[in-house]
Amino acid sequence: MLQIALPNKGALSEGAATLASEAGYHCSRRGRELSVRDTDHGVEFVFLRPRDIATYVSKGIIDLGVTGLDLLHDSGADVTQVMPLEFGKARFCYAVPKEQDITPDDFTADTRIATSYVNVVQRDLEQRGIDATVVPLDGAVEISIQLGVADAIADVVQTGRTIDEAGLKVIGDPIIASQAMLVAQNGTVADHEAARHFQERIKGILMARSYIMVEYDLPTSKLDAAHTITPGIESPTVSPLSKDGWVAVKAMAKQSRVNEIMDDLTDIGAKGIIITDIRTCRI
Ligand SMILES: Nc1ncnc2c1ncn2[C@@H]1O[C@H](COP(=O)(O)OP(=O)(O)OP(=O)(O)O)[C@@H](O)[C@H]1O
Ligand SMILES: O=P(O)(O)OC[C@H]1O[C@H](OP(=O)(O)OP(=O)(O)O)[C@H](O)[C@@H]1O
Ligand SMILES: [Mg+2]
Repeated sequence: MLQIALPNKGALSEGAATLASEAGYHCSRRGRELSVRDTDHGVEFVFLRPRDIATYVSKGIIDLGVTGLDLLHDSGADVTQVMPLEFGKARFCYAVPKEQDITPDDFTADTRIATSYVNVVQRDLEQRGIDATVVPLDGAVEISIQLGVADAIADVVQTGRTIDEAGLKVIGDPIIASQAMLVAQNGTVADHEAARHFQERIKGILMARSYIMVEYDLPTSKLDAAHTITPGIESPTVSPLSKDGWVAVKAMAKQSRVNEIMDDLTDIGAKGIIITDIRTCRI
């Protein structure tokens, strides 16, 4: 049976479970079960700390898993990054008290940097050629400067509210632009049919989330412009309408362009423009 690890709690757990269940898998926990079997698909979902998932996968104990890119880098585990999952997006950054006007390259051997991602920070400092001291902490890293154990921190920033409230500001470029990642033991996806199906279904859900379906009525004379505005995947579907000189057009389009497309279609005289979400798709 294929074993897939999902985060048992924290920032990535809900997004991972939603993705798997939208892909048709049974992975919902009624309570605090450590694993859930989906016998129809020959899959067992195992709920683990996201920080540990890459390690289990790299050792071949678990076949596939969902973790954060920053956690993966920190673990140093040797796994295949199957695909980014487009949720759990956050930046892993250095931060210092707001009044300090420095960059990470100004850190010195005397700078103490608190973090829960010791390996990522140590590697970054090595690359910068800085011999600063890393202070390992389990969480609540932002308060460590105020408590006197650190001069700077390196931590996950999403909205930026936590560092702002702690009187800190981000300095330098993000060390990692992180998001949830599907990881596999090297070779697993190619060798295992159930793993391939899981990957394809997840890809379908992600694709569907990034596309919409556009339908509208249009004077036939405007079809060339319609092709440019909504080219679809191969080409738009064009069907006759019972009203002479008019056609119905249907095409998939990028979700991110939805409002621009509506404006452009209105400008060329389209009527009855309808946008619908796509549940899943394969292109
Ligand atoms: N607002 C956020 N806060 C923390 N992590 C986030 C956030 N948004 C996305 N992430 C991502 O989620 C992962 C961290 O997950 P999680 O919160 O479970 O870890 P943790 O902070 O170590 O655990 P916990 O808070 O339960 O002790 C990282 O990959 C991180 O980039
Ligand atoms: O930029 P923001 O939207 O404010 O989010 C980032 C904060 O959220 C997380 O903390 P969490 O609640 O997981 O606590 P922890 O630090 O103890 O892990 C993370 O470690 C940051 O502190
Ligand atoms: Mg946390």
